[in-house]
Amino acid sequence: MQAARRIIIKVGSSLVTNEGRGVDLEAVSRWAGQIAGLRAAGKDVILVSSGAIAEGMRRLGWSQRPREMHQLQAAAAVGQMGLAQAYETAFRQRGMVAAQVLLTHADLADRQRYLNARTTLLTLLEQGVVPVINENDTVVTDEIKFGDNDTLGALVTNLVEGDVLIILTDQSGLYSADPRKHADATLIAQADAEDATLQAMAGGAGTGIGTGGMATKVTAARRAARSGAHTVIASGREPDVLIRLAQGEIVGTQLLAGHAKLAARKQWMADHLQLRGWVRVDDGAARRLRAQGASLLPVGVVEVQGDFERGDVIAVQDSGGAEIARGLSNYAASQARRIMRRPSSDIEAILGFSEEPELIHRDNMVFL
Ligand SMILES: Nc1ncnc2c1ncn2[C@@H]1O[C@H](COP(=O)(O)OP(=O)(O)O)[C@@H](O)[C@H]1O
Ligand SMILES: N[C@@H](CCC(=O)OP(=O)(O)O)C(=O)O
Repeated sequence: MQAARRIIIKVGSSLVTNEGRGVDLEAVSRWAGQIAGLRAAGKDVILVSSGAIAEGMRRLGWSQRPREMHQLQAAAAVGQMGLAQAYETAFRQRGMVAAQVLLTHADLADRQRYLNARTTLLTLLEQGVVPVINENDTVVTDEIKFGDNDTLGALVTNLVEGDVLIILTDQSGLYSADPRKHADATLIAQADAEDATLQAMAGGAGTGIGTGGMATKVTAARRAARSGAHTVIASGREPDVLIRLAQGEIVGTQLLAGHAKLAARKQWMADHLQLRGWVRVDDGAARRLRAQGASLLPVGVVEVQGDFERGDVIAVQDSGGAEIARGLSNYAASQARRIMRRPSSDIEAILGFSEEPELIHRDNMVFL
């Protein structure tokens, strides 16, 4: 934790809304204060906050969580206003700027939107802004719904290559069984995130407010581990929990990633993505890619094949046709053909806009 540079913090509905009684402004203010401390210590922080549906239900005077999707969506639309307002106020009081980002599963499954979401989040972090993310409940349907924000937290961790995912909930961590039902359950202090026995310990949601329970948190930890991130599950009511964690104190449950970051990312690229085209590069570019793992600039590209879009995976070949790398292209094939062999400073003049100076950024590239 002390070494973690980029931290994703997920807070659950029951915490945020004080068990459904309405946004807990004091809790939000406490977290904002702690996040200000983390930022001051040089860490990037992204917050994933649930609570829109619970807050919306309160504002609409509904005492029971509706089953109908459109009613849940309507409640979320109402409640998201309350959430945004609470975070905006809490961060502003500490001289910080917050940003609202609403995402769906489809956004991260689509390569182009994936890249856009990634670039936006990284830009916000660079600007010192704290992104506050929730699922875009208004537009999701059953099939594409994240279902729970624990999953969203893990996907965001993968997306921005977070070092640690902290899941704050209403229990002190993962217990050997649901402590609401088993008084003798014991807290798991540390485990391998991919330990298959964890799933059997984790039950469903404990209140009518939250949705995933521990089961989705354990799955989220496994997902986060795939890109090399560790997960902590801890109580959001524990005083100074974020600061103490960042200082290296053991609080709650630590679910550790076994993979190194790069290996996991390579595996992800290799396993999940289809090749949509390739580019051939000159000898200078091939050398820089091989020796330094550098980004690929359009100036080093001599040929573009295939019909790919921005965000598609393409191969990079040397002059002899040997594959050097694969990665996500920042430009469509037709655009790449126009900017190849040209310096990045010319991109805007040629295309009328400039996404990024690189054709493929090194972070989005797997070297073979
Ligand atoms: N093994 C377990 N250890 C701790 N909590 C568990 C376990 N199994 C199930 N739970 C339940 O999970 C709940 C937390 O999940 P949930 O209600 O979805 O919260 P959140 O809104 O924070 O996502 C706890 O209140 C607890 O009752
Ligand atoms: N987008 C929903 C998230 C629901 C959800 O996953 O809740 P939780 O299990 O408390 O994290 C909302 O804001 O109400």
